[in-house]
Amino acid sequence: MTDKVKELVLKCLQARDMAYCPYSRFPVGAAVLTAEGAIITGCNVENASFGLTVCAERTAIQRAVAEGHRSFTAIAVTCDIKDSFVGPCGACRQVLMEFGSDWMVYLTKPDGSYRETSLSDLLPLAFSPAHLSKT
Ligand SMILES: O=c1ccn([C@H]2C[C@H](O)[C@@H](CO)O2)c(=O)[nH]1
Ligand SMILES: [Zn+2]
Repeated sequence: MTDKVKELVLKCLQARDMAYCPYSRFPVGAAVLTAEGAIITGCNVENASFGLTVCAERTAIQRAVAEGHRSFTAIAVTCDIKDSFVGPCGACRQVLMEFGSDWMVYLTKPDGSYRETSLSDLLPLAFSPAHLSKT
């Protein structure tokens, strides 16, 4: 693995430790890699009004955008499940798609092993911002 992917994977594992998930007890960590090489992390943040919960992936991307980043190349995501590679939820896939289909996605297990996939594989035939200007 490249050093940058190694770092991204490590950062998503560290971010998972920050999860605020008293209701589900299901911590998730995410780390996005910007085109400039910066890494921004996120964790899930739950709420007593359950529907207000924000996933780790969206926390990371919203932080990144708020810090001035709009161009991304990869995201690494992890949770506590040891025996399978777990993908982002559908809502998060759509939110990532807002910033292009050209993302690498690293589904990471707690031991740091990962499976490489892409956003276009995870969200085929996606609705994207470009469609808004086609009518
Ligand atoms: O892609 C996902 C799916 C779920 N969760 C969080 C939301 C909730 O806090 C917990 C259980 O669904 O996991 C994420 O952070 N990312
Ligand atoms: Zn999600």
